[in-house]
Amino acid sequence: MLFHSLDRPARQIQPGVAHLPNWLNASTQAALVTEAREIARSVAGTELAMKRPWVRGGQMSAYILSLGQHWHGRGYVQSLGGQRVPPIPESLVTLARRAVREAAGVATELVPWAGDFDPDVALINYYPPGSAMGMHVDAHEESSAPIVSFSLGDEALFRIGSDEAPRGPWSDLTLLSGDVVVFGGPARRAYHGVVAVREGTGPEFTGLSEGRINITVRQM
Ligand SMILES: O=C(O)CCC(=O)C(=O)O
Ligand SMILES: [Fe+2]
Repeated sequence: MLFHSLDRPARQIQPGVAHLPNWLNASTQAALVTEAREIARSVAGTELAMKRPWVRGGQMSAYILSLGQHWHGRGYVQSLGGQRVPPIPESLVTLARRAVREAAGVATELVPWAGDFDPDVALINYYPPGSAMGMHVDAHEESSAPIVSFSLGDEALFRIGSDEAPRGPWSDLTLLSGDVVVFGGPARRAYHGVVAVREGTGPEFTGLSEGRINITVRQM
């Protein structure tokens, strides 16, 4: 909440990375939280239930729910246990396309996708208090289209670098509820992660009582 009152202009963080602060209005944020909760409930108790995946022998601290295709830590599958993965809501696709267009206005490397973003997958991450996400590359998509990332709830310290240097140098930015990050072009395979989530910093209007939700929209 601390930063809401400060001026945070939309800007290019590094080539191919755009930060659009406060891009989702309060009612859209609340609607996304409700939608995420409803989809999570619809697959609860099945193989597609929101869970903490295992990656290279370690269990992630964030929970993941897949839409469109299911991400299982080593790649994607269309269905699991004979059950179809829930589709991406059309409203989310529309939001993501708009975000890419606006991101291209501040990071010109994204211009090739400004009118040409056709997502197949959305991953909903839930970060309980105290969780994080280690540095990684989003590498299981064949397409070079950008990733669109929506933040809801508690503030996060997001870190992004280059595709060559898993140990930095980094750009660090605080992501608040309603912020969008789009990364693509020269940054599409950049290492990135969530260093920390700041407990109790999310606005009440999202309806999320604790933690953080991040939704990444992806083209395969
Ligand atoms: O939570 C975030 O801001 C980033 C999430 C992420 O990197 C991912 O889902 O691959
Ligand atoms: Fe990622």
